[in-house]
Amino acid sequence: MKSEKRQMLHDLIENAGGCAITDGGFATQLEKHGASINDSLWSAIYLIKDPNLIKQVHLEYLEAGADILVTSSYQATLPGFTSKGLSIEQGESLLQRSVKLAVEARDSFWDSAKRNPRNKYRRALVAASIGSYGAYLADGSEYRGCYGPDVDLKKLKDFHRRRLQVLVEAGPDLLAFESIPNKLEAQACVELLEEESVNIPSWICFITVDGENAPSGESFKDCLEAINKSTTVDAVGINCAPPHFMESLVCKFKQLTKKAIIVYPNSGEVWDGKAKKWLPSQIFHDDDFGLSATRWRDLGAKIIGGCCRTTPSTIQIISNALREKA
Ligand SMILES: C[S+](C)CC[C@H](N)C(=O)O
Ligand SMILES: N[C@@H](CCS)C(=O)O
Ligand SMILES: [Zn+2]
Repeated sequence: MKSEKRQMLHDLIENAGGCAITDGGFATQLEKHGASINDSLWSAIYLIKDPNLIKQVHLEYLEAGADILVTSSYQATLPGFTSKGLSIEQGESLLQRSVKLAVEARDSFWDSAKRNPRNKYRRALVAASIGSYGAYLADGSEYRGCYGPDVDLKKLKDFHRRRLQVLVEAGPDLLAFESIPNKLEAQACVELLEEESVNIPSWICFITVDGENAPSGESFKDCLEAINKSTTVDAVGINCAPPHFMESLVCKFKQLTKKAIIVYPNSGEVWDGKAKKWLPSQIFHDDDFGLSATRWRDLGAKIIGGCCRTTPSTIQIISNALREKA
């Protein structure tokens, strides 16, 4: 029998007509409010600096029509917090805070939305973001995927274990592994979910830079091997990669897996990890997302959204397009 939260994810997708909408550009919207995130913790520095702003950003994505809220924990890690002089306990409480802020935003938004019988919203789910080891390195490694010979399966599992435990204990509806750049880390995530007997749903999303393979150069066929064997992973796909790659990648993933497919690309801009800024490239503007989202859905994607450099306005356009062309 499906766990209660697995059933909730399943029902959400069904109620959304077969394709739910996730946000993913949390950091970008934070910056729209003037936040400065040029920091080793990146957007997660706001868990310390201004938790209220985090909640406000979550509310803005809900207002725009997000069915799933991705938390502010992408680059929130215990070693990251302790390197700033915080204790383990303080770090753990910041991780809990990331889930709490999203749950509070969801609950207050839903409490008022459901009072209006004509509201267009569905009760959103909270996905605890777990950024890759490359994200923690804070040098753009998630777009390269080469962690070097010292990083083996055990090291990756050790890196992810405690954060995952704390996030699960904080009570999110699902786990969102984001920006996974290679096969080894995908395997670490799968093994960890099993070792920790995680009973809430999860997705594992990869980055791609060339549109065909993981950043490490490994094929998605290889990267999906462990995921396909696992019963603890519910959806797989791509985040934070250029949107013009998504159409062929949804088709590719359809061939490679029976799991639900998720795509939430960035705007097409490219992250310069050294300069810590986005460089222009083949950019999708908000309006381009509407038609494309319906294509990705019609090709079989079950969760669609926008990652970095997309905003609530992108989510609003995706939401309108998926409703209009249901
Ligand atoms: C998704 S990327 C833009 C996040 C930031 C990156 N890990 C860095 O710190 O450079
Ligand atoms: N969802 C993350 C970005 C992943 S690349 C955030 O905006 O914090
Ligand atoms: Zn991103």
